Amino acid sequence: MPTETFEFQVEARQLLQLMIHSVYSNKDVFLRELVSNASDALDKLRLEKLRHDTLDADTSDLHIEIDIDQDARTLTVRDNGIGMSYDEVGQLIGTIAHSGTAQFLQELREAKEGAEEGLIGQFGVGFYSGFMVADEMTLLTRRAGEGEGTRWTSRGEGTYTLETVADAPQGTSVTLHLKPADPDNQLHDYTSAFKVREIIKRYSDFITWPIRMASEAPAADSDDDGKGDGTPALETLNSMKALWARSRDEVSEEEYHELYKHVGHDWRDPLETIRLQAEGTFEYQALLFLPAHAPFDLFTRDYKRGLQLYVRRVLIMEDCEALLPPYLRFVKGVVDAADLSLNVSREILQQDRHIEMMRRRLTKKVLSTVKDMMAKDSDRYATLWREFGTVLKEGLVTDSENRDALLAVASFASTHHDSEQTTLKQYVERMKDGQDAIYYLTGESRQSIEASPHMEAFRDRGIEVLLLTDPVDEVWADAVGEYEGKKLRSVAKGQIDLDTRDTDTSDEEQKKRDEEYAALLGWMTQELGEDIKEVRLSSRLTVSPACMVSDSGDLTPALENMYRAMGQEVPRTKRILELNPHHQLVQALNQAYNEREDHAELGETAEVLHGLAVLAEGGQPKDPARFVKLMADRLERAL
Ligand SMILES: Nc1ncnc2c1ncn2[C@@H]1O[C@H](COP(=O)(O)OP(=O)(O)OP(=O)(O)O)[C@@H](O)[C@H]1O
Repeated sequence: MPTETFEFQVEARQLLQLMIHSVYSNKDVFLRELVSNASDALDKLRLEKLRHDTLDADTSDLHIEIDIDQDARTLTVRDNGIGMSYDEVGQLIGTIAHSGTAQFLQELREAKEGAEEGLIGQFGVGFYSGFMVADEMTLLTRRAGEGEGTRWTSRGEGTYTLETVADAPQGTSVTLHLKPADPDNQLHDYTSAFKVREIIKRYSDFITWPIRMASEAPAADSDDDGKGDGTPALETLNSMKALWARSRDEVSEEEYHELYKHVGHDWRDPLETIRLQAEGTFEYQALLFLPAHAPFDLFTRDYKRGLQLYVRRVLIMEDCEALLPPYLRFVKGVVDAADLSLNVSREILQQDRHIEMMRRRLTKKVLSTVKDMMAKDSDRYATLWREFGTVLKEGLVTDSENRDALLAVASFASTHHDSEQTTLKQYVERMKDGQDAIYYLTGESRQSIEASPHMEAFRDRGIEVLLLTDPVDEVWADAVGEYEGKKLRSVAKGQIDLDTRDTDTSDEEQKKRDEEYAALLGWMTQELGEDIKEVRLSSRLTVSPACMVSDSGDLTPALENMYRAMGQEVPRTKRILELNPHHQLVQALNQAYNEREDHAELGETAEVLHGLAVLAEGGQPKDPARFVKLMADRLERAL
């Protein structure tokens, strides 16, 4: 096949431009990226060979090699791992597979001048980072088991070339033609063995495969004839020690962070490192990380969750989901078990008793770490909850065993404070005498919840309400039901009886009022019966004329929508319309109803009241055009 030239995909081109006009101040990290890819390729080959021992590949000496050539000004990172096929090179290297890239580029465009570097520093570009230091990159690769190889070259501008190569060695080698060194811009001389050694030690020491480089000293001659034979000796640059197997005081924080970046595919430091050593009949070591930022795809179906599973230092599974529950899917890390079979399958793991025990222990360990963080470092806890609170709350629904631990670390926005979150414990401590429930309201945003008519009586009486804005909130609040004997109650559901009120209405007066309104309410319930379950007087409104509430046992509209979105059939639930007897419009309607015989026009007013209640909670009247017409008619008459 002749050499073919291809254009980079638009996003890839934009990223390459960023690399060429390099925006990272620390350019050394390109080597970490290439070594990280090479190490993954070796892991993949070993796994594939474990599964299919017929695979025609040599796995006897898997390693990474770095070659530097000062005269040619090149640096090559070579591995004898899985390699790539012709098509894979086009797909993996010519395009950017990360679907987060578009989002990243968008953020970058919107960033203020000067803020770009910080942003870019948070985003990994893997292979492309080579263009920070090189004006040309060549990749030669052969997929294990295949006969022919592929050569890819590019100057990082608009295009790259691909060609088939007859005799490529197994694996991948990436050769960078280096730009001239420019130490003022942190562009070091990467043909210096000293520099390469330093970078590998710093960023890639824990890589479990040997990273070799030709040392300057000629090899001691193997045939011991005293004369060197010219082959340079290879020195191994990394210690290859698994960090999780080393004692804590031997490993620096920075080393842990580098491991996190490798396994977590993140360029930023983690928020927390968690170590666990389990001894006894089933021995294992775990090194887990809580990231500092939620990945953009955490809530998508494609999100790859799971920990790396090792058996005595050998990686046997990349994303082992069975080790943590889905609501801890953001946790990254490594688990190394002593007694598992090397070719254990996912299906078997799901049912394995030991894995089950590990999952329970790891889950508890993560939750207790969050609890500690909450007690000792509120800023870091706040970051964790901001990034992952929504996911953790899923656990309140799905993990009854750890529900109390999750409730203890959960925090919520509340009317108590404009910006600080509150825990349920703090809420309960502030409850008023006689208040027997924890009140909450769900909605799209804090602002829309606070403006909701349902909040009026609570605001008036100074009763705190939790302001919940995640879709999962309704579900967990419903599932959990109570906290320390206090019921969790939505202020938009059921009858609200604020016992603590210093009410100015005596029972006597209330009874009288109920009687006065009985006829109107009965008529309106019939009039709006198609859409409404009941019309009744409200004790939650002080300002608005009307609001919609759900009956205590019924689904709320948000939950109904959620079930529908999940493809479940749910019947439409009718809701209750509550009227504010202190509002002039309601009072006038009652009077008119009792005085007039002809109720046709009153029917329209009832409809308008219903529409207003729906609008007030951010909904849409059933027939918006008709609603507008009715409103316009009435306004016109009022002029
Ligand atoms: N040395 C290699 N051997 C085999 N495949 C490789 C090698 N280097 C890169 N690839 C393939 O190309 C893909 C893209 O690599 P790139 O470094 O751009 O991103 P990544 O490694 O997937 O992501 P990240 O940088 O977030 O880890 C890899 O996922 C891998 O499939």
